[in-house]
Amino acid sequence: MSLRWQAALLDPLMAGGWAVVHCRQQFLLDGNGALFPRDWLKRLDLPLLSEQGLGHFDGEPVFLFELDFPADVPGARWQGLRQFMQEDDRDLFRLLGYATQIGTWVSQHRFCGSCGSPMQARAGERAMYCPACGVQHYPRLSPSMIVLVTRGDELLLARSPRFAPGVYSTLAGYVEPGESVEQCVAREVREEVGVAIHAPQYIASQGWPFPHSLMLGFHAEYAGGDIVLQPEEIEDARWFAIDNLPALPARQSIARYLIELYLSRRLGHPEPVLPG
Ligand SMILES: NC(=O)C1=CN([C@@H]2O[C@H](COP(=O)(O)OP(=O)(O)OC[C@H]3O[C@@H](n4cnc5c(N)ncnc54)[C@H](O)[C@@H]3O)[C@@H](O)[C@H]2O)C=CC1
Ligand SMILES: [Mg+2]
Ligand SMILES: [Zn+2]
Repeated sequence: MSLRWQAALLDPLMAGGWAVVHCRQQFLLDGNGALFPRDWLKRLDLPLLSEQGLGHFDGEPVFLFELDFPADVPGARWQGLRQFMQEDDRDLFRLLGYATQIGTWVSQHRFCGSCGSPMQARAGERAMYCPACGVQHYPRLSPSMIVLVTRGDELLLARSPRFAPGVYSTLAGYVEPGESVEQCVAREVREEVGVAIHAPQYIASQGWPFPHSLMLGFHAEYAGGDIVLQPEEIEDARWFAIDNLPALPARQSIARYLIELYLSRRLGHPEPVLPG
């Protein structure tokens, strides 16, 4: 993993440094990029909900300004996190992915869910704390499985109504309380497309900030059953021949990686690299 971006706890009382400005999965951007001189931002009258120290980018301290609403700043515009993902700078995307998760978590934990008192950021760790009743919350992470199901030279790919036209992907879903990831894989495949699989094999993982998933990637061999779609989530699912694949998900996704890894092993090509 590259060292340009490193998360760290920084004290907001320190002066100087850089800052990113976030609101609802969007970041402020100008001709110099998404990092702004922090002291300059402080002189603007921004609707600040919280300021958080994030870590270091190219060795420089970086802070987060989490806003209540996407305010207008002259000479700057707002850009969504997905757009940053599609651009070339992986380290900047990792910084912004972290920032969006911390900012969303902080803004959604301003009040204690147990007693309703205002929460405080805790010194020395990334946690929100209720001084009245002692409840403590850490950044939200949702374990999710993602699986490529195959049958020899055929790949089972599906599309959700949310996807871009023509794009098909691997199956994914959130882990439920009390189940193992392997049980989740079998359940989601059964629920979404109605087929049974053999024991899934773990491949790799990816942090996915849309909005706070930890993707655990698997491969599974088909074991039986015909495709039956889960109508609320799956618009279409099919077996695609290895040499006749549809449009695939973004290069930066583990979905794409799982597909390309299978193709490379099947066809004897060099293996792809999982984007960090
Ligand atoms: N990096 C990648 O390659 C990919 C990542 N993903 C991510 O995987 C995750 C799960 O995929 P989906 O098919 O959307 O999940 P899913 O199949 O479990 O269904 C989504 C539904 O689950 C419910 N839900 C939302 N948040 C939840 C949570 N934290 N725990 C339990 N249930 C929840 C909602 O009703 C939502 O409509 C999403 O974050 C998605 O962005 C999905 C495909 C590719
Ligand atoms: Mg799903
Ligand atoms: Zn409380």
